[in-house]
Amino acid sequence: MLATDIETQAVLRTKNLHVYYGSNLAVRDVSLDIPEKQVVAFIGPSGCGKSTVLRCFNRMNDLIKSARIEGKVTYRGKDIYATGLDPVGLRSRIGMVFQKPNPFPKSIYENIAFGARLNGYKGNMDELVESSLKRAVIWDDVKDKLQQNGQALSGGQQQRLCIARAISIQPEVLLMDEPCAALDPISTLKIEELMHDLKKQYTIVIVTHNMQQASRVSDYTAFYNAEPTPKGGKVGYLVEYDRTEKIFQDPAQEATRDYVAGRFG
Ligand SMILES: Nc1ncnc2c1ncn2[C@@H]1O[C@H](COP(=O)(O)OP(=O)(O)OP(=O)(O)O)[C@@H](O)[C@H]1O
Repeated sequence: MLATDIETQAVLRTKNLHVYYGSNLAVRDVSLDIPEKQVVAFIGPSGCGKSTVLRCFNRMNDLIKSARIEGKVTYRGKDIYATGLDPVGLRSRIGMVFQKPNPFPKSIYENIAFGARLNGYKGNMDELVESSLKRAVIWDDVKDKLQQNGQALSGGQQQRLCIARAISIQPEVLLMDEPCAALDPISTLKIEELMHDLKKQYTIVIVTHNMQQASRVSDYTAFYNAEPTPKGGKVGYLVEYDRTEKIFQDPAQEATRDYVAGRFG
């Protein structure tokens, strides 16, 4: 389902997207629009293709040799799979945060500065480091130990450092693949609060298994499910996509109602 108000402000759009790993169709026929400066949550049972679709938005699936797509993915109206498009440039506009915090084995300062330098940043590096860490609400925790190794921070702090690193190169979109899965409840709440702030500036797509998190942080929710294939595999598909209140309080599909009520998955 595509609400018309979503279509008009779409930053990212998939049209009849199919994704294969080798000869296996993992997810079929996904058409959805990601609206600007909103948080969109992808929910659904394990293996229904949420991460697979997410990774298409910045061509992270290119790093998986067997992955291949059919259909279209556009960013600001441009086909991101067009020949000649530079995926590295694309990823500087559409950043990603992963399930397991993955700071570089470098100082906190260098975790920000390294990527910025690679991206050709020529401004004042101290200012960039400070402003990125402030925006990711971790400055107060680390301002006195910027030369300490980023991997020595707590899991929640590492994840905020990774968010700071992602936003330091000024992307427009942040893709988050279960960013709180490895975190304790307090760190999770901090990341959720941070997402509320970040959406003033960024468009966010988050994969989450946590229903409460989806209902707390997102404006729109896409519910995916999977069905068995004759060969004994599973193929994922988009069941329903709408405003989060609608998905959680009055979904159009029975399967959505059952899933958000915790009756399967
Ligand atoms: N690198 C890969 N190589 C081969 N198959 C893959 C690969 N990654 C995912 N798949 C398959 O694609 C399907 C969708 O997986 P995906 O990880 O996108 O689902 P998901 O909904 O994000 O699952 P989860 O909630 O468990 O993370 C699954 O059947 C999975 O086995």
